[in-house]
Amino acid sequence: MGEAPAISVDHLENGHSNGVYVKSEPKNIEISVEIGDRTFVIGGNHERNNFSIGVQIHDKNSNNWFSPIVLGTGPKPSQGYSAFVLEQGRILVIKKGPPRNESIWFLEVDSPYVREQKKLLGKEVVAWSKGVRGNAEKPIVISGPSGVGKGTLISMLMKEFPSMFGFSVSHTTRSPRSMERDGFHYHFADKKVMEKEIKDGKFLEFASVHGNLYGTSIESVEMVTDSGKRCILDIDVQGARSVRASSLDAIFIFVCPPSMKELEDRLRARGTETEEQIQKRLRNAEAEIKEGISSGVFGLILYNDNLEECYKKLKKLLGLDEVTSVNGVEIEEINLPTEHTVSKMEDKIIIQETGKETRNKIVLDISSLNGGAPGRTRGILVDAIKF
Ligand SMILES: Nc1nc2c(ncn2[C@@H]2O[C@H](COP(=O)(O)OP(=O)(O)O)[C@@H](O)[C@H]2O)c(=O)[nH]1
Ligand SMILES: Nc1ncnc2c1ncn2[C@@H]1O[C@H](COP(=O)(O)OP(=O)(O)O)[C@@H](O)[C@H]1O
Repeated sequence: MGEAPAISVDHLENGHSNGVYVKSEPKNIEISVEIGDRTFVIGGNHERNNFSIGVQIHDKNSNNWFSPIVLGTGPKPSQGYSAFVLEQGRILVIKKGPPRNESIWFLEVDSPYVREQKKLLGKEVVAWSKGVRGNAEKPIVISGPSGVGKGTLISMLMKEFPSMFGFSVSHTTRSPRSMERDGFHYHFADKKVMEKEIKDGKFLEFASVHGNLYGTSIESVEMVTDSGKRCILDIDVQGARSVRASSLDAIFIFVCPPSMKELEDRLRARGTETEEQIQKRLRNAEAEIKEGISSGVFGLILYNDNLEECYKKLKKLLGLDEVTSVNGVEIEEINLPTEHTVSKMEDKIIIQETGKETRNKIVLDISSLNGGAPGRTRGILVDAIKF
C-alpha cells in the first residue's frame, strides 16, 4: 500500500497550513486533518474531558458533523498539536508541552482494528494509541484447556522475572475461588456492568467460556505496558483469535496436556471446581485442543507433561533460557521542544526547534512501527541532532 500524503504543519499558531488548521486560543487549541472526504478535528472545543482530548468528524458529502466512539486513552489537553497522516489509516499527533514522555500519539481512523470495531459496535470509531520509544517485547497470549497448567507456568515466569513481566488482569462474571483476590487474579464483575462496558468499547476482546463471560479490558493491557513490562494474557482460544485480529502484535502460545486423563487428574487435584464444572471443562477441552492446534492462531505449541521441562521450553521460546534475572532497560530521555515545526522525509519525522537561537532537531524514525490501538504503538526510534 502506498503512503498517504503527508500533511506538513509549519508554525501551528499561524493557522492554515497544507490542509491543517489550528485555532490559536490557548484553551481551545484544536487541529483538523483532512483524509479524503472527511475532516478529523482533534482537541479544541470538543475536548472530551481533562484526561483525554476529543475527536469530531466532518463528512463533506453530507455536510454532517458527528462524534465517533473514541477507544483507548488519548493525550491530555495541551498547548497545541502537530499532525501527519500516515499509512494504514493513522494520524501521528505530536503534542506540545509537558509531560515530555507523552508527546507522541497515534489516532487510528481506518486501521484494521478500527475497521473491526466499527463492524462490531455498528458505529463510527477512532482509537488512540500512545507512541512508545524502542522495541519493547511483544505481549504474550497463553491459551489452553482448563487445568493444563497455564496459571502455574505464568506464575513461575512472573516469580523468576518480576521486573520483566506483568499480568493482564481479566474481567470475569464467574464467582471467585477461595484463594482468588479481586483485582489481582481477576476483576470479578457483574454481568450487566461488564456487558455495558463491552458495548462502550472498553474491551480488547471478550468471550463466553464454560458458561461465564471473560474479557480483557484495554485498560488492563495499558496498565502493564505503561509500567514498562511485557504483558501476559491468559485467555481462551476465542479470545486469542480476537486478539490476533486486533492490532496488538503478540506472540501466541497454546499449552497442551499430555493426555485427557492427565488433564482430568490435574483438574480434580486442583480441587477448585464442582464435579459438574469439571465435566463441563473436560467436554470443552477437546474442542479447545483441536482448535488450538489446527486454527493457525497459535505459532507455538507447548506440551506440559513434566512441569520443569515445560517451563524450561517456555523460557527458551521467549529467549530467556540464558537469563537469570532481568531489569528494565532505561532509555535515554530526549525532550521534544515545545515550540517546533514538523516536516516529514520518507520514514522520518523531523521536529525542528523554533523561537530560540537554536537549530536543534529531533528525528523520529517511524519505519519500524508495530502494535497500535488500543494501547501502544512501539518501535519509534528517536535521535537528537544538536547544532
Ligand atoms: N477470552 C478470554 N478468556 C479468558 C480471559 N480470562 C481468562 N480466560 C479463559 O477462561 C478460561 C477459564 O478460566 P478460569 O475460570 O480462570 O479457569 P481455569 O482455566 O480452569 O483456571 C481459561 O481458558 C482462561 O484462559 C479473558 O479475559 N478473555
Ligand atoms: N506439568 C504438571 N504436572 C502436574 N501437575 C501440574 C502440571 N502443571 C500444572 N499442574 C497442576 O495442575 C493444576 C492446574 O494447573 P493450573 O495452572 O491451575 O491450570 P490452568 O491455569 O491452565 O487452568 C494445578 O493444581 C497445578 O499445580
